[in-house]
Amino acid sequence: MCLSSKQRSSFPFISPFTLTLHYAKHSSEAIDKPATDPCSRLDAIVIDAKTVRKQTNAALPLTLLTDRPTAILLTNMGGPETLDDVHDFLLNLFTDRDIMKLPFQPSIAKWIARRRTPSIREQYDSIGGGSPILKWTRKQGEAMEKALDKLSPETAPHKHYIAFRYVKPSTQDALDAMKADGVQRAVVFTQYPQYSCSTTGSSLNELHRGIVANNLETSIQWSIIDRWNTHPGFIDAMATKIERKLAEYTPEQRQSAVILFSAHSLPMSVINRGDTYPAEVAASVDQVMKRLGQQYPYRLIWQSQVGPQPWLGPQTSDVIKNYGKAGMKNLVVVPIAFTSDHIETLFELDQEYGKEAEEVTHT
Ligand SMILES: C=CC1=C(C)c2cc3[nH]c(cc4nc(cc5[nH]c(cc1n2)c(C)c5CCC(=O)O)C(CCC(=O)O)=C4C)c(C)c3C=C
Ligand SMILES: [Fe+2]
Repeated sequence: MCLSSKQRSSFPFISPFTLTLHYAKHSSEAIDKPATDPCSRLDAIVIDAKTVRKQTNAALPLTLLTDRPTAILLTNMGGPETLDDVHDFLLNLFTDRDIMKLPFQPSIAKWIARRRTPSIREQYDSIGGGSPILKWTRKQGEAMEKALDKLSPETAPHKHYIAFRYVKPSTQDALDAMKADGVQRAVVFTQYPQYSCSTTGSSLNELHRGIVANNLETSIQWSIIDRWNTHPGFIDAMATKIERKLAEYTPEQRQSAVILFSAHSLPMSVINRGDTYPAEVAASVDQVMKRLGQQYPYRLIWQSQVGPQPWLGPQTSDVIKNYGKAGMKNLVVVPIAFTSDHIETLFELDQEYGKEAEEVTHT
């Protein structure tokens, strides 16, 4: 079974704790291979914390009323913590057939990872010697535990676990920790606000394999937050950050400000399969602009292309340069598809495009 968006909205209060997951594969071939299931994804019910609390009172079996934690399983791609982790991170990424399909993938992935490692090591070196994504995810997880314990004492204690796709802690590490804690209910919470088969899809496929391999289909009751691109909390957080930045401008600067929402791009081959990510990012942008009162001109632009294939544009780098050449200097660049800092913000946006912007405004 796979819920369409219409069905989803008619079942907003399905109890996360009475949910049965159907392990349809989370396919990255959604549109061009409809087969029996046009959506062909692991079932996902979007829930929020209030729903968890409301449903818990009504539906929680007595056996669950123990001090065993409610698991909040945070999924993301992860990043290399040290420079020595860069090669294996890249190898795991290029080997993953949910993010890209290559001929003779195991061999080609090894070759690309080896060739790419030196330049990417330099980039991680320049942002402090590794990705801070684990540090931020831990902080976010701890803050979530506190907030949920207060918001929903019935399901406390809440404990976060981290499942990264390409580095440790892996999905298996998270499942081992959950088993050791005797977890009976888990909320899987993707750290990508917008859904893509290449990101959240890949993490959920890995989780599905882990659940089956560890025989956890029924001993843990699972629910999934697989996207939250228009959640009011997310939209408000983004809008508030933009407002704070604009408050640093003079009234004249604000008059000519342009907001550039920059999201990680996708290869056109993924877009042409019908991936929902571009539309979900656009929906986030639309909501943020509404929340800002539609006061500023804005563009949705795309960063972080890799390799020679065509990717969705316009590219962030080109747009910044073109605005700079046209004398527009009050550009507010907003990373709209990330929830913490890492190489794509600290190196690509801050250093690479920052330098390009300096150069173009001084020529
Ligand atoms: C919304 C987030 C992301 C999407 C969509 C995404 C798609 C995607 N990425 C690659 C290839 C690479 N991504 C790399 C790093 C990287 N990507 C994201 C997020 C998304 N990727 C993040 C947060 C990071 C940084 C991780 C960190 O530092 O913590 C890299 C490694 C860096 C490099 O070599 O340039 C690659 C490669 C593809 C092919 C793709 C869609 C198909
Ligand atoms: Fe990426």
